[in-house]
Amino acid sequence: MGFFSRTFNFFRIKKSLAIDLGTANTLIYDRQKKKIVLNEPSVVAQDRKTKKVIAVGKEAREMLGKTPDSIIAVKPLKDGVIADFDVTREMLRLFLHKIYGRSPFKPEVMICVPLEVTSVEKKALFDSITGAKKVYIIEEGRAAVLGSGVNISAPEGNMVIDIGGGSTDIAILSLDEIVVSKSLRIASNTFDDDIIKYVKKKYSLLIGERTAEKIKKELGTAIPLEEEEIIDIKGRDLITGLPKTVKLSSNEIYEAIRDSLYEIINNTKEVLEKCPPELVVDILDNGIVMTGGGSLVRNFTNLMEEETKINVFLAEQPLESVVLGGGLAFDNRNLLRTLQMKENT
Ligand SMILES: Nc1ncnc2c1ncn2[C@@H]1O[C@H](COP(=O)(O)OP(=O)(O)OP(=O)(O)O)[C@@H](O)[C@H]1O
Repeated sequence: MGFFSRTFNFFRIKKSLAIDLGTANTLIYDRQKKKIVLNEPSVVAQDRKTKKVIAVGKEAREMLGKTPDSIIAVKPLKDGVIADFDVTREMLRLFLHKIYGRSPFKPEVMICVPLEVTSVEKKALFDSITGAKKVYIIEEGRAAVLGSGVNISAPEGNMVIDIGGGSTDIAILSLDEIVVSKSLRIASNTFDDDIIKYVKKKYSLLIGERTAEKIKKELGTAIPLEEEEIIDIKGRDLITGLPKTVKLSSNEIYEAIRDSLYEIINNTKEVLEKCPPELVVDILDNGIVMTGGGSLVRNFTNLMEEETKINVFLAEQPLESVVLGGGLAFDNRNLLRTLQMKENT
């Protein structure tokens, strides 16, 4: 049975859903209810032997790195793309069941995907959505601009940098179309990996993914701070094998993530260099919108502004702009025509 078929087979009444199937979080926007009805981590806990799903979302995330041998907690999406189709389908089925129970509706679905998802991945994705009435696929970059309140149908250039968990999408749009774009596999999860490596090298301390993420959110900064912040971090000493606590400062975390921050900045400059001159003028006027969880690293918008010499704005809801944009895309008839991938009658 196809990827989404079991998920959507029982839907019959009209419903429009935008789904942001993110590496870190899955969000579902219900157009009729005009709100986000689900926002949960993209994590699944399975029985190691039978592969039976035990928990999804928040509950499964709590189990990451803490499961007994018989249970594994997995992230079915990696680097912004689906790494395990079966588990992703099951996760989505359970999420939808959680919100709608066994409601007999057959939705039209807008799926938000990273800019550079391969045509094979796209095909596999929409081929398998057999239970949905219509399927649209929208690039996250385009959805993010829409969701940040920008009118992408106007004949003027707009630029967005969407830094998610597994992928960063940089795009310049005009007249509903993407004019220049780039997708990187360097994003906010890369900052976590950088922190794990830094702490291991400098302090011989082993920390887990969740601790690294917490450090990033609390101490992460894209510009060194004059008044340093310091927190205690617990992990396992690689030499003695015993638990150990060390003090980490915000400027050490800056040092740890600096190279990845600059990768994103340098790629942004490359996209700007490829942009037609007329649109660059618009971007100078309109500024750049940064969105996605990674854009929340302290001072990142300031550093981007300093490096590109263009005004940079943080989207109002950086963690939600993609799915909100996916929902808004249903209202744009011209855009819809270009996004439709499949219709089931
Ligand atoms: N305050 C914060 N500071 C830094 N990073 C943050 C903050 N809040 C969330 N993040 C990070 O943002 C990422 C999640 O962002 P987002 O939900 O936009 O990604 P996603 O859509 O799931 O991923 P992708 O678009 O790559 O599939 C996580 O790596 C998370 O750690």
